[in-house]
Amino acid sequence: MNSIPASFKIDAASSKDAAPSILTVDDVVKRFETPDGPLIAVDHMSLDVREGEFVSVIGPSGCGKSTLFNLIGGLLSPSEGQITVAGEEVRGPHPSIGMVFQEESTFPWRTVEENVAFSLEVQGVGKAERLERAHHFIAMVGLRGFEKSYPTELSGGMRQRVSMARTLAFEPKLLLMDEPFAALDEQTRLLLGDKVLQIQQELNQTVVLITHNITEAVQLSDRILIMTYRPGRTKRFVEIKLPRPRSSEIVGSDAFGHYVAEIWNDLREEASKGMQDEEMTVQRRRR
Ligand SMILES: Nc1ncnc2c1ncn2[C@@H]1O[C@H](COP(=O)(O)OP(=O)(O)OP(=O)(O)O)[C@@H](O)[C@H]1O
Repeated sequence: MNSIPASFKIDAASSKDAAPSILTVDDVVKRFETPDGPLIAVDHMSLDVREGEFVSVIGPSGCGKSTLFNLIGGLLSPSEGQITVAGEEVRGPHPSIGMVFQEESTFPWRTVEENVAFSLEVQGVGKAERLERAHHFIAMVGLRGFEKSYPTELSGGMRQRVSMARTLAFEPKLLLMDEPFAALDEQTRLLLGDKVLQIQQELNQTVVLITHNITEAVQLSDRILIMTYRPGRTKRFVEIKLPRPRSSEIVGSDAFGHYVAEIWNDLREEASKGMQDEEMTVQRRRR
């Protein structure tokens, strides 16, 4: 493995310690009623994210990551506890929160610029201004030249960048992403990670990323919240003290490898519980 390139100098993680808090998840519980009785998907979780911070939430399949994403985004209400964004309690979809989903969410009948301008159109921004802003964010995600293309003419990675530009265009205080690159191959994912890093730095964007990809989490984050397997609780936080600005070059460094190993150690334990649980469920169904 290579050591961290000398050009990476700034340790940005510590400079964010003094920034004000944008997102507070305070002792949140989410229970679902199921035919087998109540199921606790999120169990007394708390999280405080500061302005400009990049926090990833990682955990095994079924641990409650998407539930937490939907709670923060206001698509679900907590059974207990409270979530505030920019000082306001989240009681439904909130203009301060921009969401990017795992599934592709571009409108196939609209061109790239019409897709990106959509949220601005909804906000009543005039045509000239919304096109100007759309072009700015299209360039930011690296899609200049594709303004008039339709989503079907683009690759999956390009379409996810269109979704990201559309979300960024209304300048959310918090960008919430649920496995946005899950369907892409590893190389594309790493290179798109570079794009996300650049954008985050340029906008000082606060980001919460839901993922089960350790490499992606370490590459991008200031802090990683590791969740336990069902019920979803905070297992621990890992601060990623890799210097910024970062790029995917850092993936080959020793320091990066140490973080990946450390997080895998924690996750392996939780993922094993998940596998055992699934096996028992299959056996029960067979009987
Ligand atoms: N609407 C719902 N009703 C009942 N149970 C639900 C509901 N949504 C999620 N669950 C359950 O809550 C638990 C957590 O699910 P969730 O989708 O949040 O996990 P996840 O970590 O995002 O999983 P994955 O990584 O596989 O997407 C699971 O046991 C799931 O079956």
